[in-house]
Amino acid sequence: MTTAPAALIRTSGELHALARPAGAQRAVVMTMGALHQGHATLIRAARAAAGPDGQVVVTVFVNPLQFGEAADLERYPRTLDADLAVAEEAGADAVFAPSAEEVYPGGEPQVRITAGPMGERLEGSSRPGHFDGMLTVVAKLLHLTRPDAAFFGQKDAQQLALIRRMVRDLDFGIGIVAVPTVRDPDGLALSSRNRFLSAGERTTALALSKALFAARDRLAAQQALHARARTAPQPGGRAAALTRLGEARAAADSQAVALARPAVGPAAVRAAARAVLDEAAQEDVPLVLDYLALVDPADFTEVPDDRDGGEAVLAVAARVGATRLIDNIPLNLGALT
Ligand SMILES: Nc1ncnc2c1ncn2[C@@H]1O[C@H](COP(=O)(O)OP(=O)(O)OP(=O)(O)O)[C@@H](O)[C@H]1O
Ligand SMILES: CC(C)(CO)[C@@H](O)C(=O)[O-]
Ligand code: BAL
Repeated sequence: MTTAPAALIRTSGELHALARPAGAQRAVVMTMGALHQGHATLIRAARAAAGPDGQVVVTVFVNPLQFGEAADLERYPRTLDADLAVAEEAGADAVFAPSAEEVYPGGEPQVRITAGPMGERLEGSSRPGHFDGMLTVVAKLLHLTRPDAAFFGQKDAQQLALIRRMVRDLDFGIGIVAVPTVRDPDGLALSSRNRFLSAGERTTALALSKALFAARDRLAAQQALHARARTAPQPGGRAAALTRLGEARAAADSQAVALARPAVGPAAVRAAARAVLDEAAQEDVPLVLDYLALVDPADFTEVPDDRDGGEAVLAVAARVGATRLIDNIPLNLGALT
């Protein structure tokens, strides 16, 4: 595919001067660089939405405000030349890659966006202050790039949910578009941090996606069983009476019933994922679990065990060697009653 060269923009002045053809939609994809095919998929989605007459701007900025450990910030990969090529190939018109001084001219900003309670859960609990720093730079980059729509990956599900909340709560008037997680053929979610994994660490890291898929498959199997039970012919007469009698006896010892019953619904989903992660924790190159949580995508609170419907996100974070990885899968808990 032949593509026009993308303009490299380093300052907010140059960005404001970027001509926007009358009536053209501008779509933005924000990144921290080290672009891979996950980012390219976001850029292609932005290109498709903006149309051939629209404008696609990719931002590349490693935002110091959202890093806790200095070592994580220092070793974050910086590959601007390669990033330009990936962005251009995927259909970007311009790449805005400012310096930290350009984004924060007076040093770290005093006034910041606060993520609130949703920002303190899961990733927020493991990386205190991360989401305040992330939302602050996203707000700044939205003001600087002035898009009609901005595209974010489902891989960072909690980030995406918080950006949606910020845009809604603070009336940014910008469309937020989610793009499904792009994976390697063996299931590993693409991530800039994957490049730090040795071959052995990468094998162990596969447990993240395997755990999510195991949970999804367990849920699907339960849903299929429930669907079959609903369509099976109802027993009549004497058989029904015997069934009712049997049920009454079983209910009399509710504790025994509860203990004997295999986990269903949310508990089974968590258990299926946990079994895979527990096994990976025993490997020679072990996985060290940070969290596994089945949450409500609206606020990232834990889904109660008796929930039998609605949308959920199963999210996992773990360290393999010195690299911390996250992954998640959206699930629909419906059809379990
Ligand atoms: N595998 C992926 N599939 C879809 N979107 C992705 C994927 N990886 C990253 N993104 C999205 O790209 C945007 C920029 O992410 P970012 O630059 O942090 O990349 P990253 O690969 O997530 O890096 P890391 O997790 O190592 O910081 C975010 O909206 C993110 O959700
Ligand atoms: C949204 C973002 C570009 C803000 O720095 C970053 O958190 C990311 O790359 O996901
Ligand atoms: N991909 C989310 C950005 C971060 O890890 O800081």
